Amino acid sequence: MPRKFFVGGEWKHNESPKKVKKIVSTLNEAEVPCHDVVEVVVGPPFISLTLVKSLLRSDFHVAARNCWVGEKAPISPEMLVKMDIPWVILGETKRRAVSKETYERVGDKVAHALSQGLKVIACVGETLQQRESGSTMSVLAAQTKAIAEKITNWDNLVLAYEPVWAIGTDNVATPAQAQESHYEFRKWLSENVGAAVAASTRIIYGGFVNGATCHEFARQPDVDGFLVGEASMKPEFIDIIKSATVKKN
Ligand SMILES: O=C(CO)COP(=O)(O)O
Repeated sequence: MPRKFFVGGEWKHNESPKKVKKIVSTLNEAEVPCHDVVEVVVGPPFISLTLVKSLLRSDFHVAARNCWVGEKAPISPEMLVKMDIPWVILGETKRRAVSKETYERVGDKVAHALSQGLKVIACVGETLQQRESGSTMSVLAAQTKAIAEKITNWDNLVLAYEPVWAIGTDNVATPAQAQESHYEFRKWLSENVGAAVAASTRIIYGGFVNGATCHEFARQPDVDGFLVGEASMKPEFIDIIKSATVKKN
């Protein structure tokens, strides 16, 4: 089965309710390819999660941006499920860096969230230092192995490759660099998890994609969509969603 294009928006910072409503109304009014062509998920900060959920069009979905392991956790998957929040983003670069989340901790969270019925966007990616020392693939492998060891069903998991060095910086990766990493990553999945999982799991790209660059990235055969930061709060997010049609052409 072909991998459906996936566009995630990770709203970087909290906005006033007025601004949130404006972003949502831009999304709600947009004409975008149908749900069979592209799946759209937006991840506002927690404080706006219920507001966005209540206003957002029904063909787009919302994601929480983190949850913990265990029913008694401050924000548990169980709680998100009760709130009818279908997705969670885990392993965000900032959480790995600032909150010192280990690979194992992210793996535990992913496994627990999936077991409770959430769909998960799991972020992986290397720092500039790791890239320059030639360890990109070994970092992606270690981060993904910590997840793979704890799950058996990959249906509800999307992998987001976020090269840390290309997030919110001027060090933009080229589409060819993104393709190379996605290709190697899929190959690793095939050899270490299984050919079927490698063929069906969406690997989306997150590294300063915007309305001007999205088409070229979308053309890359192993890029199955995007996890977008800053541009996801701007009207150009619509162009990024529409870049799904590149795959169809
Ligand atoms: O953080 C990102 C994806 O998760 C990307 O952020 P930017 O698109 O702002 O670089």
